[in-house]
Amino acid sequence: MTPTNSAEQALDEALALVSRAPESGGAGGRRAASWSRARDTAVRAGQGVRPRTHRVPLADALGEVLAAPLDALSDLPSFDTSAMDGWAVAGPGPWSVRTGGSVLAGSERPDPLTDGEAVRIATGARIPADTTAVIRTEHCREAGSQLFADRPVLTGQDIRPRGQECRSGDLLLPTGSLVTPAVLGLAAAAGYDELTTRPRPLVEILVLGDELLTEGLPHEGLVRDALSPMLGPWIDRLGAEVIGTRRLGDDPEGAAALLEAVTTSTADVLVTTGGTASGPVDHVHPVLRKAGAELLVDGVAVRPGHPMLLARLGSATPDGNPVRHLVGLPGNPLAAVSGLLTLADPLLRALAGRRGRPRYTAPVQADVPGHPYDTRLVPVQLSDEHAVPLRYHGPAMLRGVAAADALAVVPPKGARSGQELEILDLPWAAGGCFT
Ligand SMILES: Nc1nc2c(c(=O)[nH]1)N[C@H]1C(S)=C(S)[C@@H](COP(=O)(O)OP(=O)(O)OC[C@H]3O[C@@H](n4cnc5c(N)ncnc54)[C@H](O)[C@@H]3O)O[C@H]1N2
Ligand code: MOO
Repeated sequence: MTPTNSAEQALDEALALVSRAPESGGAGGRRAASWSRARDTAVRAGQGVRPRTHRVPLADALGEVLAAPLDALSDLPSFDTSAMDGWAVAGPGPWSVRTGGSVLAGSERPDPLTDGEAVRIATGARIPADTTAVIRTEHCREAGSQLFADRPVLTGQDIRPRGQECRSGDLLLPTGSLVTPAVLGLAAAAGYDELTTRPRPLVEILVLGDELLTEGLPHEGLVRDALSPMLGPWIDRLGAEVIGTRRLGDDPEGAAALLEAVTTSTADVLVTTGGTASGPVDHVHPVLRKAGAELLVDGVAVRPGHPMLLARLGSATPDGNPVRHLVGLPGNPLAAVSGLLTLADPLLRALAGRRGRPRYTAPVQADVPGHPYDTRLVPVQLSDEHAVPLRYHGPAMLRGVAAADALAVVPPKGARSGQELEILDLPWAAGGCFT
């Protein structure tokens, strides 16, 4: 088959089941939520969980969200500071040069200047009392024991006064701010050794399927497990902490292990892959029913990925069990990616206390066929001007998304060339990589 033909066949597959009317629902005839409603539901589910907080060393807070305001612990700068290498001077020039060394950054409190005196000073050094200005080295000259300025000297020039950036107790950043590398720097500058933050949500990944190989070439109806290597690092980039990845068979033991995980896992979120449809060994639904889980989303009107689901496990009241969730990703690899972006990303962001991603659009470079009723998520590369749709976007394919920067959200019935489409950045393409 030529590449074009195979890409076309993948498109047919992506648009499969088009004869199904929207009201008949998602996989197995269940009622599918619209794509945007599914995402909103995931956000609300995360926001409904009582937040936890912890106190961690600065380095461990990166990518978490502040659970307490970042108040200045001291004035910044905490002393009047020279902004330049040069001379601290008192009064009008010329000045007589103080002998016996320079005032350096970190050195002891220098003696006050007397009127008409100058002392050599380094950037970041403490300003001697009674200094009226700092003159940059390149703006003055020394002649004998005298210092002459080459240009007018303004009172206070090149002195950073104590408290210029903040006073002790000032609010530097409010609760809810994301701890970025810049925030770590600010917190350190302001005297913090630890921060109070919301911990990353804990995620356990359960990969379902008897047909999955962990090494070597696919053979005899078996395929390589493409999801275990992908999901852990991906979910990590979404700001969560993966506490484990397990493979479970499609047999009764696998179903029992899934039920045990659903009822006892210490993770905030269980992410399963496969077994979401209505095949003979698709046991995610039966297990959730048995565990008394509440299905918040059961099928989404999105291609690929429509059998994805979101369930609430346990309840915060009255028995005090923490609320946990399960995101069921379909087994087809690109369908699983669709589920990650549609349900797992918004849920995990909300659980971590993070704001939703800023939404933006880009014009698409070519016509993109649509599904009659459902949203499509299509891998795209972003150029300066366009979102360029990529081939190999069939539900079972990762070739397109592996070359992509983002997924474009294609509305039902498709998009015309030049039409603005919402863009979902892949986590490594634009920002967020440090989380
Ligand atoms: N009667 C119906 N059949 C199917 C429907 C439907 O609505 N009615 N939906 C189709 C769609 S769309 C998808 S997507 C899949 C979802 O299936 P499951 O979530 O139950 O997943 P599996 O059946 O276990 O696997 C599907 C497919 O993906 C491969 N797979 C599974 N896990 C992995 C992995 N870790 N790495 C690589 N590939 C994996 C698996 O071998 C299958 O080929 O259902 C359709 N059927
Ligand atoms: O086709 Mo299925 O939409 O989820 O891969």
